Amino acid sequence: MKPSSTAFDHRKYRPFPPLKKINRRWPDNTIEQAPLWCSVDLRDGNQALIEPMSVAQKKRLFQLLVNMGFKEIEIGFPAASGPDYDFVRMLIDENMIPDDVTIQVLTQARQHLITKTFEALIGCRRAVVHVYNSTSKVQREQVFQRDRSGIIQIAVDGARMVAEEAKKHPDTEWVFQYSPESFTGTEMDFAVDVCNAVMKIWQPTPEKPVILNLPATVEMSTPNIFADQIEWFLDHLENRESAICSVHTHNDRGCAVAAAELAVMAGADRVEGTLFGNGERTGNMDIVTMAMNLYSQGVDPRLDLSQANKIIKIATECTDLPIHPRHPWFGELVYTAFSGSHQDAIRKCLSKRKTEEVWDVAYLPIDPADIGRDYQEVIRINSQSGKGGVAFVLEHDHGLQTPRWLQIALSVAVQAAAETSAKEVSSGDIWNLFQQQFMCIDGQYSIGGYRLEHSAEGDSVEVDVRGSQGVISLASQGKGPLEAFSKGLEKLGVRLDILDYSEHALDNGSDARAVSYVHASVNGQRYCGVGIDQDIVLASLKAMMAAANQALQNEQKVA
Ligand SMILES: CC(=O)SCCNC(=O)CCNC(=O)[C@H](O)C(C)(C)COP(=O)(O)OP(=O)(O)OC[C@H]1O[C@@H](n2cnc3c(N)ncnc32)[C@H](O)[C@@H]1OP(=O)(O)O
Ligand SMILES: CC(C)C(=O)C(=O)O
Repeated sequence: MKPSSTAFDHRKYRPFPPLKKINRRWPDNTIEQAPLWCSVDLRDGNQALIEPMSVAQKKRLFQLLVNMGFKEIEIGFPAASGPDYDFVRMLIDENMIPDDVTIQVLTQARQHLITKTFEALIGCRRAVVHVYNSTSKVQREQVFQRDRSGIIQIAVDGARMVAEEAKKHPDTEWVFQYSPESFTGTEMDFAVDVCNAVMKIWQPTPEKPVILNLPATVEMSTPNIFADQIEWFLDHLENRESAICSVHTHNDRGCAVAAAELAVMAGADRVEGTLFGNGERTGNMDIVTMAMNLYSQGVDPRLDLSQANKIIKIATECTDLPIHPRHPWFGELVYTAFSGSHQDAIRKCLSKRKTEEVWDVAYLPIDPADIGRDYQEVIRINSQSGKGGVAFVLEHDHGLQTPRWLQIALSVAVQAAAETSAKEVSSGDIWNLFQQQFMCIDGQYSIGGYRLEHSAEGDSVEVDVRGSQGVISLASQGKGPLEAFSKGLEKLGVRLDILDYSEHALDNGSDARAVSYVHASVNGQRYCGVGIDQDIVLASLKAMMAAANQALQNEQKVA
């Protein structure tokens, strides 16, 4: 297609060259256990904020990460800024790092930065020192202006500096991590050469491995190509068993989670990322999403994500970044169905579900209760909704198991309200509408009380009906109290024939209330009436009165 502007011109770009890979195995793998997680919220996340976090904010987020179960947390770039340095010191000096948690810090491969990094870590029980340099073609040629051997030299020098500084502080248990930054833009044979060279300096063993972190610093290809890169890299790395393979994906193409997942299938052991994907440009890999993806497949994510709202609150307050309401798993609206057919399916699945069963509910990939969400949020009503959704709200919030004919009538009324307001119809609005229309609480007549006598011939009922002229007693006989009352209603000019009827208890216990639903033909038109009372007969009489009142109201309107 011819571009409509000279600036927007796809011919400026080239497709990412796929790896010529003949021995591709990863597509047949599945993820059966969670990778080792490393949160980089306090470093990569922090370096991407308009206003980096204060020490107090970092402390709050660190505590959240610890409580969620992270065992490795990259806490900053201590040689870069005062707050980053002070934060490391505070965690160490105030003994805030739990024994099973290891902090990680980042540094460039430059002597003064490395020296300062180790100085920041004095007194730390165990730490990962993470050193990086850029290895991609564009960085080599245009930023560093070095050839391949020159770039290897930066990496090797950095690795040596790190090892030498570590020797000066033998009381700390050191773990070394190297990142060939811009790995995705690096030729794979060269990425392997750089990492082999770094490993030769560090001399890891399977018992004391190093971490090789392969970043999609910029996401440049589809995730399958990234997985090919990881598998190829690991197939060609010397001394693979002495390296923990970590990945650190970014989200430029919106596939950071997919890339990390496929990378784990391709052999990665460890995944770096941030809560909700905060990070440079479009962000880092979102650990919440990847962990919940595992959880929803029956795999223990080894992170506690049960308190979604608390996690969101702390993360957003510390980063000052909002969470999109449709954010995977944790967004405010992700367990909410507005559309009628979804609501109907959810309601039917939930009502059939037995608690011990494996979760299998249409449109809900997990049980929202697992992350502290309420079923109330599952179904919300607007003009896209249907009778199933409205029935769910009434049942959930008021315990009403409405019969189908009433659901249809109520849904018409709610739909009209939604279309008129062009807004969401709240549970409170539905309840008001229900009481107004079907219980007819403002109707012309109300029932004050009744007296019932049974005899062999049938029932005699005397109902006190309150109207604008005072109380009228309607006495009549029939086969049961309802038939008797329908005859009594004739004295008010109402001919009422019951077409369908149902009832159920609303609450438990001796003072439980009952609800009666009456579908009736009143003066030739169909109406639904509802009555609620502790006395089931009175509930039914009220339901009939409600149907009659609706008919009288309509007749007055017509007149
Ligand atoms: C993909 C990533 O997220 S990587 C992490 C990036 N994070 C950050 O940069 C945040 C913290 N960084 C900083 O605050 C600063 O960059 C500092 C304090 C670390 C360094 O500051 P400065 O030395 O003033 O500047 P700057 O970062 O621009 O340094 C660039 C110089 O370092 C060199 N350099 C950059 N990265 C590296 C590296 N990883 N290893 C060795 N040298 C490096 C550059 O070639 C350049 O050299 P030159 O001065 O000879 O041209
Ligand atoms: C330092 C490295 C791991 C990094 O943050 C990146 O490449 O995105």
